[in-house]
This record gives sequence, structure tokens and C-alpha cells, in this order.
Amino acid sequence: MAESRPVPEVDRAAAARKAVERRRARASLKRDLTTRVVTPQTVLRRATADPDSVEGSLRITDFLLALPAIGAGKRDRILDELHISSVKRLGGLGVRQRAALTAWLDTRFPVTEPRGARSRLLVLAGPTAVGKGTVAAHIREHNPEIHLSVSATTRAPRPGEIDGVHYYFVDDAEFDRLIEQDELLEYAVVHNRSRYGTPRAPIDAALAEGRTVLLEIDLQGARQVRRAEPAATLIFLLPPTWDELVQRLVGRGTEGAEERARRLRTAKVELAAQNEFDHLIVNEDVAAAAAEVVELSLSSAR
Ligand SMILES: Nc1nc2c(ncn2[C@@H]2O[C@H](COP(=O)(O)OP(=O)(O)O)[C@@H](O)[C@H]2O)c(=O)[nH]1
Ligand SMILES: Nc1ncnc2c1ncn2[C@@H]1O[C@H](COP(=O)(O)OP(=O)(O)O)[C@@H](O)[C@H]1O
Repeated sequence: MAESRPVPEVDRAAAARKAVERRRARASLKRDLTTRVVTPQTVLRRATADPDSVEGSLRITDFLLALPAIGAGKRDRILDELHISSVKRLGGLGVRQRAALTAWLDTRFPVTEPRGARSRLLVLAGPTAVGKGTVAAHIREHNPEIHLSVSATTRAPRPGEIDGVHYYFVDDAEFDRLIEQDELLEYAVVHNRSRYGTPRAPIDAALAEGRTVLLEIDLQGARQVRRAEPAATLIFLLPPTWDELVQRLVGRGTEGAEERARRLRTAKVELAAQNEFDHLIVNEDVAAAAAEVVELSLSSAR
């Protein structure tokens, strides 16, 4: 008979630390699913590729509950329908269970296919602090062939901002005039405060010259561009994780706690709209994300 030896204290402490880390990683994964920073299909794929991963160790019940609009009742009905036991973890699903779950996910959360030919008008949107401004600035510096639209805004310039370079800083009366004269392709009140809009003339001129035009605007603006120019290429920038998005917002240090909380609430709503976009790009690394945007501009032929 094998003699049972006492587990050394250090091993026990290390195992406890590991368990805490894994619980944290699972909590973070659940947040990413809830906020749609990651698709359920991606999580299932990772769980299948490596059953020992955080994704693989996620309980099927927690996985389903983290999906938008699924409560305990629906969860149980889905498990019944797919013949999956509630004690299963994602990494431990059988081949047939996995296929049934994948089919159900694809019906419930369809992955958008890029549409046919798109125009050279590119829109970059995404939640607050995901890095839209940083990626756009990188493109401005490294890809001067791309025309970066300069927006008009009623907000006051910040130190270092130059009128006509970062924004056209205008007062309310001038913004009203721009709207009345139909000089804006789109406009919106952003963050409940100032008005921002895209001047139409410089864009038309750049497109007429055959140049690619990039607009860095908010979700409301992106929707207006879609209506005005259905062939525009809509790009949604995603954070690597929800926690990273929060870190970036805090790290930027430009908003107080209350304003940050408000923006994060808006971010959740905006993330839920990502399916309206033609392409999703994860901003893990600025240069890589910028390169992906530039790549899309090259493949947009019209
Ligand atoms: N709809 C719309 N949104 C814009 C435009 N220009 C900038 N924005 C958005 O307005 C927000 C700018 O917020 P703010 O913090 O004041 O300035 P930032 O530091 O330049 O991002 C970002 O979400 C931009 O995407 C525009 O012309 N139209
Ligand atoms: N890929 C990245 N990795 C790490 N930090 C980033 C990355 N992209 C942007 N940031 C940082 O995140 C913060 C928010 O970026 P910003 O461009 O202001 O976001 P947005 O324009 O989307 O509101 C900034 O402090 C920026 O330096």
C-alpha cells in the first residue's frame, strides 16, 4: 500500500496561490464574455484547443450565464436541449456536445462576415480609452498617404492641441451654422457634453483624389456614416480584455472617478454594437493595430 506523505507547507501555499489566480482569471474571462470583449465562439475554441486553459476550466453553467440575456431559467433549458450536464466544464465537453453548442452559439450570436466591396472611406470607432486616438495618431505619423479627417468640436482646446490639426475648435453658433449649411457628414453630442462633427468638403476632395480617408469618431457618428455612405468600411477597435480597458482609462488620467464610471457604462453599450461593424481589430499593440487598419485601407478597392 502506498504510504501517504504529508504535503509540504510550501507546496500547499503555492497550490492555494495558483487556485486564487485561476479563480481571478476565470472571473476576468466571465467579464470579457459579459462585455463582449471576446466572443463565446473564441472562448469555446480556446477551451477545445487546451482543456487545461482558463477557458477549458470554465463551468458550462458559468459560461452560459456570462452570455448576454441568459438567466438561470434559460441556462437550464439550453443545457437540456443540448444534452449537456450542468457539472461539465468547457474543456471536458464531448465531440457531439461541442458541435451542438457551437451550432447553438452560431445561431444565437452570429459572427458578422465582412461585406463585399467597401469604399475608401474608413471609420474607426470603439469604446472609450480603447486607444482610437493613439492608433489614429500612429497612422497620421507613419502613413501620410491616408487622409485623417479633422473634426469640428465645441469643446475647448487642451494644452498642446492645435486648431486645424487636432480639431477645428468652434463655438456653438459656428457649429449650428455648419449643420444648417449641410457642411457636416455626421455630428453628435459625445460624452453628454460637447458636439463633434466631420466636415464633408475635405473628405469629398480626398476621396476624389483617390486617397483613403480615415474618420476617428464615436458610435453614433459611425452609424450616421453607415446611413449616408453604405459602402464605408466600419472598423471597431476592441481592447484585449475588459480589465485592460479599465486600466487604460485610469492610466490616461484625464477623467475623474465619476466620469470614468459613466464612460464605462457607455462602453458596455458600445461594445454590444460591435456586430454592426465590418471588421473588429483588437488593440493589443498600437503599431500592430494601426497596421491592420492600413491593411484594410489597401484592400478597400472602391
Ligand atoms: N460623432 C463624432 N465623434 C467624434 C468626432 N470627433 C471625435 N469624436 C469622438 O469624440 C470623442 C472625443 O472625446 P474627447 O475625450 O473630448 O477627446 P479626445 O481626447 O480627442 O478623444 C471620441 O470618442 C471621438 O471618437 C466627430 O467628428 N464625430
Ligand atoms: N495598445 C495599447 N497598449 C497600451 N496602452 C494603450 C494602447 N493603446 C492606447 N493605449 C493607452 O490607453 C489610453 C487611452 O488611449 P486613447 O487613444 O486616449 O483612447 P480613445 O481615443 O479610444 O479614448 C492612453 O493612455 C493610451 O496611451
